[in-house]
Amino acid sequence: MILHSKISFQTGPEHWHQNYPMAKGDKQSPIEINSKDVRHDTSLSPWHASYDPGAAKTILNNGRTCRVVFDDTFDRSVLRGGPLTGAYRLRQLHLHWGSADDHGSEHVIDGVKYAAELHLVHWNPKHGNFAGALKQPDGVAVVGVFLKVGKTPKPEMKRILEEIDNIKTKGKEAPFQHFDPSILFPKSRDYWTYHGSFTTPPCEECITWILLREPIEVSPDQMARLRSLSKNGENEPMCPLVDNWRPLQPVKGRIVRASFK
Ligand SMILES: NS(=O)(=O)/N=C1/NCCS1
Ligand SMILES: [Zn+2]
Repeated sequence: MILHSKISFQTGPEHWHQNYPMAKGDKQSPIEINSKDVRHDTSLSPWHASYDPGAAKTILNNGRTCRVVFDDTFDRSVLRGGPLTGAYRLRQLHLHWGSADDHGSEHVIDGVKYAAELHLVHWNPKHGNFAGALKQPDGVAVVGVFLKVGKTPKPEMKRILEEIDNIKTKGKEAPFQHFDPSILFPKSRDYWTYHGSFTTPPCEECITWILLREPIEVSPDQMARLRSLSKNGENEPMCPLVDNWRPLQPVKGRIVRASFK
């Protein structure tokens, strides 16, 4: 009798906690934001990003997302204000997106899923380095920007999506310089903020999330480009890099504050 061993690759989000216990913590991300439970906090100040376009270095397909990496060896591109104390250094930005326009974002707003979600990841230099910051509750700040498909796409998204053709497969990296990501921000500075985690393993609970209320627009063609990335390397079968979002996590009594009424 031939035993057909069933190899189950337990890599889905529901299995992460087996190797990364933090994934079952009380402050996990993403979450759904329900406006009825949000508290308008008049003491929240505006947030400010002062980014040096020269800090942009490369763009990479790591098989899970498309990531732009910045020089964070000194306070060159920083985020201040809002719920934060001190200046947090911009380290990288990346995206999460769906296989269709009706889903793809990680956070959900009053039941609305956006086509994609842009994350700008910053860390607190008072903790020495990024690895040290991951161990601290005030170690990391991520600005989340929602992307919706529309007819008046932001020309600035073009720059990132034009590079996609050079990083089609996992492991591909290309120079990506002279880029100021603050051009991707919407007009309004309104945001929600709450304390949560990385949405990828080990899911450290070190993030102050700053989610912008106003989405930016991308074109259907731009979304199609994102979906044309492959999870696999160049000598492997093409496997569309889509649906790289983590399912919603329990709020567990956390308060989400809003900078607006
Ligand atoms: N999506 S996320 O920004 O919460 N996760 C990350 N993992 C490694 C750096 S950013
Ligand atoms: Zn992310």
